[in-house]
Amino acid sequence: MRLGRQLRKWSVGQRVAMIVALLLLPMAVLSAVSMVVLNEQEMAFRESVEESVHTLLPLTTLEHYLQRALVDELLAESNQSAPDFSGLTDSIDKSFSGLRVGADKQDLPLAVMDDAQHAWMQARPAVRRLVELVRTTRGSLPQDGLAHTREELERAIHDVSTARQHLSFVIEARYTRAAAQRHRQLWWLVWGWVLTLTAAIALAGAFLYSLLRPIRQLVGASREIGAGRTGVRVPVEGQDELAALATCFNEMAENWEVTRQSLVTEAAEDPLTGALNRRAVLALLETELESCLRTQQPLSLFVLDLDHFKAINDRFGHTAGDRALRWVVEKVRGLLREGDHLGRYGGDEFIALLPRTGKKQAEVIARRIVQAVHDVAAREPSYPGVSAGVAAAPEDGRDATTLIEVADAALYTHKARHRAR
Ligand SMILES: Nc1nc2c(ncn2[C@@H]2O[C@H](COP(=O)(O)OP(=O)(O)OP(=O)(O)O)[C@@H](O)[C@H]2O)c(=O)[nH]1
Repeated sequence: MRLGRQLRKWSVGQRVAMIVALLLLPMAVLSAVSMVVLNEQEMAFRESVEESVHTLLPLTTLEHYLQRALVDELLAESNQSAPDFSGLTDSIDKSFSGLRVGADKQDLPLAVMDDAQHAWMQARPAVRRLVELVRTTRGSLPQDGLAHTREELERAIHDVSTARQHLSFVIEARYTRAAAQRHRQLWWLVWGWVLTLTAAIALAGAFLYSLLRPIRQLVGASREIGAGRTGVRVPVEGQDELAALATCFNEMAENWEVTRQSLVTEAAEDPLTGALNRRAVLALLETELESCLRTQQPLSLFVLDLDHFKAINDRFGHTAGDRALRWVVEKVRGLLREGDHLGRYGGDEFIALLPRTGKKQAEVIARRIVQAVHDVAAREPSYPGVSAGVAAAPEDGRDATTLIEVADAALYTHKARHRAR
């Protein structure tokens, strides 16, 4: 969470750039390192092969020629061209010194190396002598010296062969060691790739999450509002573009809720008096009726009608008539309780709904209202008196139409009685 908050301080552009960099940079660096390591390994391998060839070839060649000389019984008239013995012995000397000079001591099995060199040093004078012998006698070696030379030749072959075998061990050991090192390097490389990419992907994922989370919150809140739950807001975190978007979204949702509320109110309100309009009061009557019947609570209503309102309009004008209507609504509202409702049923007729109120109690309230309005109307000729007719559920009916008809009938009885006086 703390990481998420820290990341939200970065702009969206910076975070997108970070995601790209986190994925591309490690790959570029790792690729370069891998290329260098693999290239070095290839070069080391090539060097070790070359070293094997350069070190072992002269000894093998020398051994081969000595063997041939033995087979030819030191006859130099062989059709084969004479080998460059001195060149070969020089190469072998160089190989030994080359293996020692600059070599990592750990890298070389020194005892084996010493053995190889010792064998070579033993063979070397004999080889030289034999070479000289073959070159000077050109095959006319006296028979009595042949046996001795043959022995010497066999010993030299043995020594050279021993030196070659020892050197083979040295080179093989060296090669094995280098191969193990190459293997280790490759493992490090693989681990480097795995760890770096894991870290890069984890970090890039955190950056991505910091972008996706607010977007998902916005999508969720939009869906909620679309489904009518207009009170939903999104949390505003950080200072990035998405935080600005979340702020705008919340303001928009706030404005929309206010607008919706006023639309709902306007749709349910009578524009002149501010009481509920006919559609709203009838819908409310249905709802209250259903609720009261379900909970077995009484519901009363009374219809109010202004007395001689036409006369007021005719005498004082329509504007005064409107003012009288507003005044009556205000007066009646002031005398109703908190949970009661007042709606304009039409023209100068109103309906008051009194949930959880029995008929007797409703009649008392209706009488009180009629009396209060009359008291003022008696003093103010531009204000009308009112008449009321009460009905209650369930005794007068269990549906809205019946209840209104019963209340209307009571109203006209009341009016007739009033006029008769
Ligand atoms: N000023 C004004 N008058 C209205 C409005 N709506 C209806 N009226 C008038 O209300 C009067 C209703 O007249 P009637 O139905 O004859 O009723 P009344 O004159 O009160 O007679 P009773 O009900 O028998 O006492 C008519 O003159 C309508 O023009 C309104 O919004 N403003």
